[in-house]
Amino acid sequence: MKIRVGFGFDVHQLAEKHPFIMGGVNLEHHSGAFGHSDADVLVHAICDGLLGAANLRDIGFHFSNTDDRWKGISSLLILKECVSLLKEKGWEIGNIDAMLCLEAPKINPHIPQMKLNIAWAAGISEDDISIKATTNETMGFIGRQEGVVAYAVCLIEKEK
Ligand SMILES: Nc1ccn([C@@H]2O[C@H](COP(=O)(O)O)[C@@H](O)[C@H]2O)c(=O)n1
Ligand SMILES: C[C@@]1(CO)OP(=O)(O)OP(=O)(O)OC[C@H]1O
Repeated sequence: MKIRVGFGFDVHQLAEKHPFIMGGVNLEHHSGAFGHSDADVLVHAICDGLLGAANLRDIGFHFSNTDDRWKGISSLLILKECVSLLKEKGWEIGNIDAMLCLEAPKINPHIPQMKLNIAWAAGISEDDISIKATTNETMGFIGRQEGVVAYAVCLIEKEK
């Protein structure tokens, strides 16, 4: 069995009057993330972790933020496409471990639904997806709630 590991990172700005989509869940909050897509920072970090593990460049290489086809798109659909790219090369996902960094809202109550959404898009079991969260202890742009950050480590495998 050949295994590879990949690392993903993403950051999005937060502002009032934007939905806050994270792991496909619409979080209730006074502000939300924005970008070219639905700005789902968790799913973007996972996409980059998976693409990196397979040496398939990054999310912006495949889904340019100047391409109108991806404007406002659900990032879960981008994840589905990334998994198809991996499958074309014979890769299967082993597991995903992700970390969110944001002051608020509390993520813990939403983790089961996020795992379900990501499991659906990636075609894997929820058991193979871990999502964790931490605040930035009020410091910096995360502490001021100007932005939100996600990291993901992804393991992929295929028969030699
Ligand atoms: N947005 C967040 C941040 C944190 N959590 C959970 O709270 C725990 C304590 O956070 P600290 O930053 O004070 O270490 C953390 O371990 C998470 O379980 C959360 O749900 N949502
Ligand atoms: C997801 C894409 C889709 O156009 O746009 P954004 O929502 O701006 O997100 P980013 O994390 O900057 O990744 C780039 C793009 O692939």
